Amino acid sequence: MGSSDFSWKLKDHPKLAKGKTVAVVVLDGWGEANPNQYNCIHVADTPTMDSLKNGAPERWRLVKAHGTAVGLPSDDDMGNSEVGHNALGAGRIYAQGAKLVDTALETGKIYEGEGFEYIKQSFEDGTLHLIGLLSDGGVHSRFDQLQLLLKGASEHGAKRIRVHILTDGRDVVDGSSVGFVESLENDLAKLCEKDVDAKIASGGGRMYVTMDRYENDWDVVKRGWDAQVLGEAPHKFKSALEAVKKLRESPGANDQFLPPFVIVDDNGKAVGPILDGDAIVTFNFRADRMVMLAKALEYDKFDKFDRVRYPKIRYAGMLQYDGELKLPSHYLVSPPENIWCTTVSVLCMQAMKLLNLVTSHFSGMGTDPDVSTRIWKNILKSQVRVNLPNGDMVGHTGDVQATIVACKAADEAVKMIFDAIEQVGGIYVVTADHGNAEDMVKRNKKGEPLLDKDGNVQILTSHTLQPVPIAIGGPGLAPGARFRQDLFGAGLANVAATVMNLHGFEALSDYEPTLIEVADKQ
Ligand SMILES: O=C(O)[C@H](O)COP(=O)(O)O
Ligand SMILES: [Mn+2]
Ligand SMILES: [Mn+2]
Repeated sequence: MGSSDFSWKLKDHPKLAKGKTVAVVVLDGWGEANPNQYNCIHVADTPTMDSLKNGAPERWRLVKAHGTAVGLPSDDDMGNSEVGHNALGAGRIYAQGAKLVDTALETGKIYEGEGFEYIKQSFEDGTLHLIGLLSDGGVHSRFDQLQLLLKGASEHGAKRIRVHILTDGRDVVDGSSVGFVESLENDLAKLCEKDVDAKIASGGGRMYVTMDRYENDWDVVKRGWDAQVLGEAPHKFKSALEAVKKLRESPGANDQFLPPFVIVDDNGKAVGPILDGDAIVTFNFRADRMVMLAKALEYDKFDKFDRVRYPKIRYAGMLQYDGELKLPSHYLVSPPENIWCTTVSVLCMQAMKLLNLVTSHFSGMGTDPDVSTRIWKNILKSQVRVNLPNGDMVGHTGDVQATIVACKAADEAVKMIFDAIEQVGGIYVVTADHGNAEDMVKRNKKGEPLLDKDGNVQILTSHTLQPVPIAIGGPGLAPGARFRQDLFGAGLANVAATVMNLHGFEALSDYEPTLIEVADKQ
């Protein structure tokens, strides 16, 4: 790729016709798992998706949506929207943020790069602030990476460190914040023994403090700013452990939505506001929920909320969160290789009209419009890609009943799209980006539900390790088109070549192999 003989013109597929409308439908958080009461997809009334599974076995299969199949460090890593859509759109498996950071920490390269050199200039006279998600979910951040960064930064000269924590409960079980804070406080105490002044300075739940996305609600970022930068919050505690334990006692409280708090000294003074001359690292590797804070920290001109005080700081992201905006301009870990020739860009070059209703991850972190009901009106375009978020968004609340309702709604939406495809003689590809709603309970190694200390099952708000279904069909699909039998380990990255074939093109040669073949005789 990239050589001068590269051509954007795709070869015609020998057997599949061009010019059909192809709808790529991504059911968010829709995995395949054993049927039981915690499988909301199984419990919900989902006739459309059921008919695909039961109706045409040669046009329905499972694909991997987690772990190394989507560029994550190990097969113990659950899938997520970023990595799932990235594989779906890129057609190849790229090392994702979690892996890039692991490698940079293992090799020590993280301390040799421009980003670290930049923040290091503040170590002599200023404080190093680390802001991010306290979690081992591996979706936005990982606790072991924070631990290594704390150790490494102190060994490389940081003398005063303040950590601003965001509690999770979305990618990990609710209540796990307490254990993470305990471990972090132990680590910081060990650093203090080595004459590094290291403390937790502020905190709050990720969905209420800092980690908003898509500029949905700037108040979320402002609450974080007030606590982290100004050292002001409605709740003040002497220790973060006390903060998290106390705040969790309020009725309905959970890790995702803990209110903002600051840690104060014996005189009631915040222990770690962000001041002129300080350095900041946002240690999340995933971009979407860090971009807004990055803007607030980096932009001189900023009108989204009143920052009150805008300190002169040196700021680096763990990665660069927005390649187009070059935001932030300093970062600790080099970005992934340029993801080019994604399905979006390549199909556009074949002069096709595409309507994107999915995420920016699909096109290698470019920008796509939001999901909306424009699907129906636009189905006459050559390709429609839509992400149906229901199962995932509601699955993250941990509310089993509500998730069942959400799965039913997603199934109805699929039916609507199928009806439209039927009218235009098109083709559909239905798949999912990762699991979630199909298993809402935490399990032991034997697969049995785990109970908490009160004997209740531990609800799982996170994604899963489960494979996801993929189905093809529609009146425009060539009669002999079916899934190949030889690709047992196939994953989401194989979908891209499949989609190109369904548009009547051969996929690019470096794409993961297509899932389909066309039988001559039926
Ligand atoms: O950011 C979130 O909402 C979760 O941590 C991950 O969910 P997503 O990968 O589906 O966005
Ligand atoms: Mn998703
Ligand atoms: Mn999700």
